Amino acid sequence: MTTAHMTTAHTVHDLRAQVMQWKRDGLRVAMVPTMGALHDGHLSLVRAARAACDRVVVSIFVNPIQFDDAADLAAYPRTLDADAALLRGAGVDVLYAPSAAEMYPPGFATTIRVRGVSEGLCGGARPGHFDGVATVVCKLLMQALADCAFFGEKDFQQVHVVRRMVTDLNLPVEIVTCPTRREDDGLAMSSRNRRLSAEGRARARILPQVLTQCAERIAAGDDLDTALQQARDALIAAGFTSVDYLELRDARDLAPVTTTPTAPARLLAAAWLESVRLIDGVDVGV
Ligand SMILES: Nc1ncnc2c1ncn2[C@@H]1O[C@H](COP(=O)(O)OP(=O)(O)OP(=O)(O)O)[C@@H](O)[C@H]1O
Ligand SMILES: CC(C)(CO)[C@@H](O)C(=O)[O-]
Ligand code: BAL
Repeated sequence: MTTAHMTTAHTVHDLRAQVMQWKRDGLRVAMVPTMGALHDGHLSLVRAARAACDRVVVSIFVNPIQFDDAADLAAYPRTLDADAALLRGAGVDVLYAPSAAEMYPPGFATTIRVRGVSEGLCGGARPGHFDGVATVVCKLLMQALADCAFFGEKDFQQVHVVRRMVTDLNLPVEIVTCPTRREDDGLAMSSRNRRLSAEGRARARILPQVLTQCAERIAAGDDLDTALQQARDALIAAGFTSVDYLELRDARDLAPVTTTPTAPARLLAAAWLESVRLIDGVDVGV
């Protein structure tokens, strides 16, 4: 696929001018919001976007207001040149890379808060995180005015927050979700994986293994609290330093599930390994 024509927009004005032109031409436009340091998980979203739409915009913006931890923000990998090359190769039409000043000019004073689905899980462990996510995703969706936007199920709670916001605010965009892309050993692809040492990286595969085994036990009707606690213990025994959460939630609305599920459920976890916070989730069959 020749894709020499990817352009980069740094301003809302330039992005909108391009998207408006496409829409006047009757083209269907997709957006894929990211924070860069791209891997095949991101590219799987791009592939889905290309299959569904005529033109694809990928945004790269490390959104400061969704980080509750300054060290995490400072350590977040920034690899714009390599990212641009990957996106060009993947057939992306526009890379949207706004500056922090473009997104949050002096005087910026608005926060989008989605109650309910943003509470607990990552929202409990990272105070303010989903206010930052909802605010920036709302801005990105309104800036691009694309027809559809693509998000990964790895960030399962984020998908719920975004869907709730889009419904509540009547944003004219279709939200599409894509399954979690994994490394050969099962670890969910994540830009944070590259912060692990070789030993930590080898150990990290325990997280999806533990989740998969726990999900099988739950589906088989084992006692839920025992299965969850043994999964948390297994992570600590394997060298994870702490577990922010390992919980079973209703896959449709994230309501806590306290007995063997009778409706689609998702086992969700966030755990720390070598100062890196890994998240993952798997479906629990009913
Ligand atoms: N392994 C994956 N499979 C599918 N989608 C993914 C995967 N990893 C990230 N995504 C999706 O890509 C989009 C951008 O995510 P983001 O830039 O935060 O990447 P990331 O690798 O999740 O980074 P990190 O977890 O370190 O913040 C989100 O919609 C996210 O859910
Ligand atoms: C959706 C997002 C790009 C908003 O900054 C981010 O939370 C992410 O990369 O998942
Ligand atoms: N993938 C979610 C972005 C974050 O961790 O802040």
